[in-house]
Amino acid sequence: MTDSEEIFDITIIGGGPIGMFAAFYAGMRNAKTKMIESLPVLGGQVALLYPEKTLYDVGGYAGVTGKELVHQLTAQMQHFDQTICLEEEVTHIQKLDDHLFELTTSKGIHYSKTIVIATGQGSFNPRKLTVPDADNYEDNNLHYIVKQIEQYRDKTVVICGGGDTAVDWALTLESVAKKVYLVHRRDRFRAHEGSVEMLKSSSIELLTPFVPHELMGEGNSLSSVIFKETRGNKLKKIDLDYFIVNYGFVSKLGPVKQWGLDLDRTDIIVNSKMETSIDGIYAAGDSITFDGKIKLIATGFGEAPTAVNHAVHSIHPKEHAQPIQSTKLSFEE
Ligand SMILES: Cc1cc2nc3c(=O)[nH]c(=O)nc-3n(C[C@H](O)[C@H](O)[C@H](O)COP(=O)(O)OP(=O)(O)OC[C@H]3O[C@@H](n4cnc5c(N)ncnc54)[C@H](O)[C@@H]3O)c2cc1C
Repeated sequence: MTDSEEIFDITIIGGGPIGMFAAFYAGMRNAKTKMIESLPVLGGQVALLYPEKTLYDVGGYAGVTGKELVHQLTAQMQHFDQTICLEEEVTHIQKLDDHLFELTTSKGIHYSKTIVIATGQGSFNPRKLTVPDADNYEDNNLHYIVKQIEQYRDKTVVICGGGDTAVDWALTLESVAKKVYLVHRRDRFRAHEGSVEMLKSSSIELLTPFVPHELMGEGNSLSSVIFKETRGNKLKKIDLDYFIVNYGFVSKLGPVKQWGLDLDRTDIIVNSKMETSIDGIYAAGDSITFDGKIKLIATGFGEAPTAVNHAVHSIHPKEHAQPIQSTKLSFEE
């Protein structure tokens, strides 16, 4: 368990689009900012559920894919230095003092003067393989999320899944890996048509309709997978270096319900300043409700600065919640 004694001005829980914009905006207000996200990647629902979808209702974009939006939000955050803690789920929040919160996570303890909750629909977890012994290999060469492309260089990689994520990773890894297999339980892929067309002219070996049947390996090292025909008895064994499973994600609201906040069913109730029922805790995005709340990225992008500006004002009452507009602000390109 790693404890950080450092006290941050604002800790943002959740690294979805709204948490990311809040983190950038907190930098605009010179706040010492930390973000805690349960997944190893940022972007929330946009990155996980619809990276290839084109969004037409985000201000300033005539059309932007989910992936590009997350890329732009990441670049925008990088104008400032935040402390970003990935693969860490906030489980408990305790108010120690007027301006001091203790946040307990799956990895340790954090301290913050204020909190902005941007937990959306809850923390996401990959939908896992139900084949016996799958968890044996999870810390080694069975992956649910691709973090570093380079680790697959010159390796034999088997990817399981039929959606955009599985197809995209197969196409991306084709140029890096020695050999890529893509296995799906149906004959048709549910991915973007253009990507499915690209599969046909690639060197990726397709195996459909097959599902994982048995995992074989030693210790935590998976060496081969036996696949079985979905509605038949044919078996096919593939030797591999890495097995990537993309079966989508499940979200669980879990801990938010235990933080002592006033809720309307599962949504956190906030006022027009994005204040929750606990002084010093603010919230924005899909996790909140108020009279007239609309759950969209565009509306969340408005709620994030409202929450941050009021959080800053609560720590430094001499600083106005309303920021002073300046023509002098410039970022290095
Ligand atoms: C298929 C689909 C299509 C959509 N299309 C559009 C569209 O076209 N336009 C539009 O405006 N909106 C669209 N939406 C809605 C949009 O994605 C959401 O409004 C937006 O993602 C909300 O952002 P958020 O940051 O509040 O929450 P989320 O995106 O849900 O992110 C929350 C993050 O918090 C993390 N988290 C949760 N709990 C914890 C915890 N305890 N500790 C640490 N981390 C935690 C989660 O892992 C997650 O990464 C769509 C949604 C779906 C599912």
